[in-house]
Amino acid sequence: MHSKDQISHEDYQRTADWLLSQTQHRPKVAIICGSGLGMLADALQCQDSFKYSDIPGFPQSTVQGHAGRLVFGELRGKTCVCMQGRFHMYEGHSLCKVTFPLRVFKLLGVDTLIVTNAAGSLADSYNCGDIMIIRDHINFPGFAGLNPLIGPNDEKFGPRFPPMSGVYDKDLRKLAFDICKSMGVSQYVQEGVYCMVGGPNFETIAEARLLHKLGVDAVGMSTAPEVVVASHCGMRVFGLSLITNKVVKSYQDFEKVNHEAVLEVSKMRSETLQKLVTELVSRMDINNNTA
Ligand SMILES: O=P(O)(O)O[C@H]1O[C@H](CO)[C@@H](O)[C@H]1O
Ligand code: HPA
Repeated sequence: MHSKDQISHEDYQRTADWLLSQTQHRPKVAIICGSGLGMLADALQCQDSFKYSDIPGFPQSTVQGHAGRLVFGELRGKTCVCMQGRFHMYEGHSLCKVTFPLRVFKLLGVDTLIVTNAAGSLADSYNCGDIMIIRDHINFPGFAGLNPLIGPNDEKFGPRFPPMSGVYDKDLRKLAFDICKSMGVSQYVQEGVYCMVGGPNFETIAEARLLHKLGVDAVGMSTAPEVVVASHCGMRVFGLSLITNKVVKSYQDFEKVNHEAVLEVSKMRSETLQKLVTELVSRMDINNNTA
């Protein structure tokens, strides 16, 4: 890692202080909207929103379907901050930049992260439009030394060697399942393992087969770095993947995935996801995690 990529505690603090001076909201929950899922922010009441380009120190979103706005507001009386647009490694951002907002959120007082993404399915039983509650992840770029925690450790955020077992909170996963049941949508709700790959190209058939053999249920190009950094600084994490396509695993299958199709499917499930996230925030205990 080059020194220009290092972000100091003061840099995170400067951005947090700027945001605290611009809004009265004091969020406990952060929501990251995946590709095409920016409408999750629309449910927030009493909104204050900021373009990423106006926030000191914030990176810029360059991907279609990621608006590039930070929205503060209330969901059933609970204060949230919502990223309408995330940053990806394939955009050319360093992983410190990709995960910059998470440490800023920590300094704002956030203790729970809800992360969402669009993903392709490897699991044979999954269908397009399914919602996968993330049980665990595989950080593939991390195996190759691409990890946002690489570099000097800032003990003020967390330990040098953080554990990652059980990173996706069990109670929140159970709560989400119960909510899905009461919403009558459990027939298309799954629980599984998400794998991050670097992108930006979608998988070859051989890569898809490899991921399938490794026990991956859904694959995407985000989420793992954000979750690693959130967990490192003591946040509770809940994650959802919307299955926007089935990854091609057969040489007889001539279908080709594209980003526009991913955004289309995201639109199709927007109402259900918005309801699920709203219910989850409204029913979660936000004071039980003070780490
Ligand atoms: O992970 P999110 O941001 O939801 O987006 C997913 O969708 C895009 C590909 O269509 C990639 O960016 C992939 O990571
Ligand atoms: O099939 C996929 N592969 C990787 N990332 C993705 N994001 C949405 N679908 C996919």
